[in-house]
Amino acid sequence: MSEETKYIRGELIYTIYTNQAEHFSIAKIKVLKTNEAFDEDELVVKGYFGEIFPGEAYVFYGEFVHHKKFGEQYHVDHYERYVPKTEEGLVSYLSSDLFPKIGKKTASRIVEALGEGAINKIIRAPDVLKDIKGLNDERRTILVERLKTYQGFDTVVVALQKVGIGLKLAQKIYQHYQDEAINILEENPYQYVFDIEGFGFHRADLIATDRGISLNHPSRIRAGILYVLNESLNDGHVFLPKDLIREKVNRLLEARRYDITDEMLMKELVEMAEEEYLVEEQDRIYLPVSYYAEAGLTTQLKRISELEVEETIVEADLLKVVGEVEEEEHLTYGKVQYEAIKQALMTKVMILTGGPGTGKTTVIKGILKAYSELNDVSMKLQDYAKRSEFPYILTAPTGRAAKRITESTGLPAYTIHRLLGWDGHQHFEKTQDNPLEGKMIIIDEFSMVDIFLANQLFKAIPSSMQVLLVGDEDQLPSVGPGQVLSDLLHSHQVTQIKLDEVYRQKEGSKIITLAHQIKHDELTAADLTKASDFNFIPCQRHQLLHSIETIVIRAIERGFDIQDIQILAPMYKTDVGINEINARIQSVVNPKRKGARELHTKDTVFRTGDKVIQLVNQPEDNVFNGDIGKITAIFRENENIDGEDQVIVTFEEDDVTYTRQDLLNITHAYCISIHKSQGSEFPIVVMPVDRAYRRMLRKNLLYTAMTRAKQSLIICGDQAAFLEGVTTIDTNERYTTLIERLTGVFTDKDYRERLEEDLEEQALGDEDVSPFDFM
Ligand SMILES: Nc1ncnc2c1ncn2[C@@H]1O[C@H](COP(=O)(O)OP(=O)(O)OP(=O)(O)O)[C@@H](O)[C@H]1O
Repeated sequence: MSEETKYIRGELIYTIYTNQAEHFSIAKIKVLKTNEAFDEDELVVKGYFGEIFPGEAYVFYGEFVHHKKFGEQYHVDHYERYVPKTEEGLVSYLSSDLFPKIGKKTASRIVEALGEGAINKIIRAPDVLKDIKGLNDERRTILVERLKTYQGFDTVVVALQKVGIGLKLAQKIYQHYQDEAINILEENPYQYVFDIEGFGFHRADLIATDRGISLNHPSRIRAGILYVLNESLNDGHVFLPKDLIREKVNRLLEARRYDITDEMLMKELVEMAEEEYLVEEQDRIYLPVSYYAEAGLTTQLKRISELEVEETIVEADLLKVVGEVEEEEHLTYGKVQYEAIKQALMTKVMILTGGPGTGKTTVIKGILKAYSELNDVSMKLQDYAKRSEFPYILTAPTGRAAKRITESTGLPAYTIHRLLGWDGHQHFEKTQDNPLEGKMIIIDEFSMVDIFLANQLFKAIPSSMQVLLVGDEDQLPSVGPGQVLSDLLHSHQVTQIKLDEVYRQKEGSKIITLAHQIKHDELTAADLTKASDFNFIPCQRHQLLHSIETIVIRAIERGFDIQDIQILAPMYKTDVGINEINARIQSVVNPKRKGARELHTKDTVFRTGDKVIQLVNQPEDNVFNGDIGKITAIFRENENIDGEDQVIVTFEEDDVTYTRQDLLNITHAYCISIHKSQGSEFPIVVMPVDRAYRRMLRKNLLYTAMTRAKQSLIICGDQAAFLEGVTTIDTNERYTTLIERLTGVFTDKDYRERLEEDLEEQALGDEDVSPFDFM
């Protein structure tokens, strides 16, 4: 015989604490009835609830926990509002003060018509009340609204629990759809996959099967197609070839097993294209966002390139100005460097590329000074009445990269998001109708800019502005879809100057030498000898954590701050992955000790003094993906007016407060991923290399990591794996069509007109879009 489910029925006396965002509450109840071994009159319950009201009765299911300070509490796993189960009980519930203007008579009619399940029926389809006598529109609305408030969350949670969805996920679902949650669950559970983070495709399959939705239903096929396309964005693709989609969708949906034929799949593909859920062009399938971002960028680039630079340059004047800069900077520009300065001044859109130490920054300085002298404009911000009159815009994808520009040029620089007035969601303040102001925009670290951001940025650049894109093509491509810099270079539609000669090398930098040897596939084991700024410490996997620890301790002993020492690794989850390294280094440099406060989450212990990294953009707090800070305080829930546990992180400019639920946005930063390190530089880089990272050990990844080091680079681990990695090209081709569009648009008139028509049509809906708008 199965054991009886334990419960406590009680009336809410008052709520002690509520976190509205999480629906988490702690409350005091009067115990009415229970089958738990508990015989006191009152009890504290805590858990995730919808809105709960004093005076109302609930049935709680859960278990007792003992709290050190507050004694016995009931940890609620799930609960339901206590609604009398009999028809009689229901009538008195509906005619109670909770539902104004509903008398006993009307309540009886409702229960008579709808039976014991009346409440659920009303919430799911309020129309069932239409024929009830004595209920005018106003009363009906009040009744439905109140029922939804009182019962909505509970009903949703109960329904979701029945299909195996826990309270936390149910709470997310309710927050997203409110009362629509159940309808969506019944009609198209696949919608959850797109809207709710952490809701997998297979979970939706289980629910669909439960609901009797067949697994070859068109909505499942459609969801599969969108899912595959959406996943492909994460792999950097702008589109997928039709055959590949077919293959991937078939695999995802287990097509053969569930009788999904090729015709069925193709039919949905065609219909989805007709309904504009996706774009089909020849044999390529795009999500509309990606298609219009790529097509949009092409049009914007063309628009800006079309106007020519008005001012002509007299070579003699330029030589004179460059000579002055050379004197100030104590150097002589190389031939290509000089050409770069000249071209940048004469060209509307130009790309300046080159590896580390080839003088990109030095050339930028030359361009700015020469432009200022030749056009007789000041480079000093204070000489302008309004900031918008300042002729230069300097920008980069990350805060750290922007800061580096300011350090080297002395001019203000912003992140691209900040420059465009991004609101943290989908809105950009700067657009084609409200463009940026200035004469010249310089965008550094352009290899990191994806197709979406590039499109937003170019939209906001006025036709008269000169554009200089600066980047290193050999770095990792953008995290988001596209490979804009590389495609622009290979399209040969934009003037480009490549700096090849390495100048920093002449100052004796082994790091730079190694980087260029990798770039030109010339690196051998003999090159990995120790130098003043470089060391390779061979070790085996079981020694790797110890080796990293020793390097870090030595650097600290030599006077370096832990913020200056950056460990970079490619993967999070192996036994020598980022997570393990972080735990190990934390235990050494910021161990548990008296006076250091801690906050424990599921997998992490955050401690005051910890070095942490921000994982998402949070513009409202002026903190962005990749920013590194330090935990400077931890407050307990009873120590602040918000009544929540709080972690304070100090970033360069700001203190940011994280509540428990925000802590997902940060993680330890003793070791960070190489991807996150793009656009940043660190005095000391420690780089473990091991075969455990095998599938990530690629030339561009290792090159990116090594070139982050300013003063010292220490690699430790498996030398053979390293040498193999630096010659392994990342063969994960990104599917993009920017080159074709650029070459097509610039030469093929029909194509161009068609595209422009397409764009015009799309223009209205083109603002503020994300891939999810098309789901
Ligand atoms: N023509 C030159 N003659 C002498 N030194 C030069 C010349 N060009 C650049 N340098 C020096 O080389 C070093 C690297 O230059 P710079 O910082 O401009 O390169 P970069 O390409 O921006 O490098 P990174 O991408 O690593 O920041 C600097 O110290 C700079 O002063």
